[in-house]
Amino acid sequence: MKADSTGGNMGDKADVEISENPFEPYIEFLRQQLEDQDPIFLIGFIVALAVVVITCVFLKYFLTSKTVRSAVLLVGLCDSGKTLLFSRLLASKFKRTQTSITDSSAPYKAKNDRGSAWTLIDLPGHDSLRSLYLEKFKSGARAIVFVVDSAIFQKEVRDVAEFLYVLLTDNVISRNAPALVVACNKQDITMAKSAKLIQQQLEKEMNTLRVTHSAALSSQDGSVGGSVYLGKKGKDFEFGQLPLKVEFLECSARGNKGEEGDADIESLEKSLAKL
Ligand SMILES: Nc1nc2c(ncn2[C@@H]2O[C@H](COP(=O)(O)OP(=O)(O)OP(=O)(O)O)[C@@H](O)[C@H]2O)c(=O)[nH]1
Repeated sequence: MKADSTGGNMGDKADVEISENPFEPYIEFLRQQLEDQDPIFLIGFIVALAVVVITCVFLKYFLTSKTVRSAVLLVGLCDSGKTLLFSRLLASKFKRTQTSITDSSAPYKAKNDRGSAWTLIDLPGHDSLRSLYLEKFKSGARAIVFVVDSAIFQKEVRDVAEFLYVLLTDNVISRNAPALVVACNKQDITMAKSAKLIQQQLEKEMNTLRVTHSAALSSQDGSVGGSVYLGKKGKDFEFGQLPLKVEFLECSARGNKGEEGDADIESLEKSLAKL
């Protein structure tokens, strides 16, 4: 009886030891194989080890390396002046433009000491093409230059706000947080609204849009869908609440001296130099 109980206790102990070191049988097997010096096993072992090490190195590299976004997108409603700004930024020259039906891109060297180089992309403003091109380029955007026709802003305020709302509530844009430059263009025209007024009116309009959009989405399926909530809940919308850097500036792609003269785009160039 006594011997049985002792044997039973020893068995329990051994079980505990095995469960404490679950790799013991494998280590023992490995040691045995190494002692036997089976060449096929050795080669297999070295190859497996190399695969594990290389996989770890690659995973670390891909998980830690940051994607460099280098596109500067020119977006905005039709006729706001994107194509003329594109050509002025690249070649300083005035160019007669037509409605764009596709994107144009070119390397752009920022005017800074670092000599930063971005890819400037002019996107078509027509509402039937807008989302298609935005979808194509948004993930690579380092900055978005949102061009506004300041001369007819009062008439277009609703459409401008609607387009900006779509941009700023986009999941990808909100996650990547590219810089947003609102270029209040056509300042050479007397009726042009100032950047400050445009900012204030857009904030007001987007506040209203936020209410209508949220109401429309919640009545559909009880949630606010895949898009991001604009600004801070319970507060009137202000651009300062956004997770991305926003700058409003005034410019004129045409310039005060008409087609022969220079553009007035220094503020935009300075802003692009800071990216
Ligand atoms: N007065 C004035 N006219 C401008 C200015 N910038 C652009 N324009 C004119 O506005 C018109 C539209 O300019 P675009 O550059 O073609 O406009 P866009 O935004 O590329 O238009 P889409 O291709 O339709 O999206 C052209 O006649 C330009 O010459 C500006 O600063 N002042």
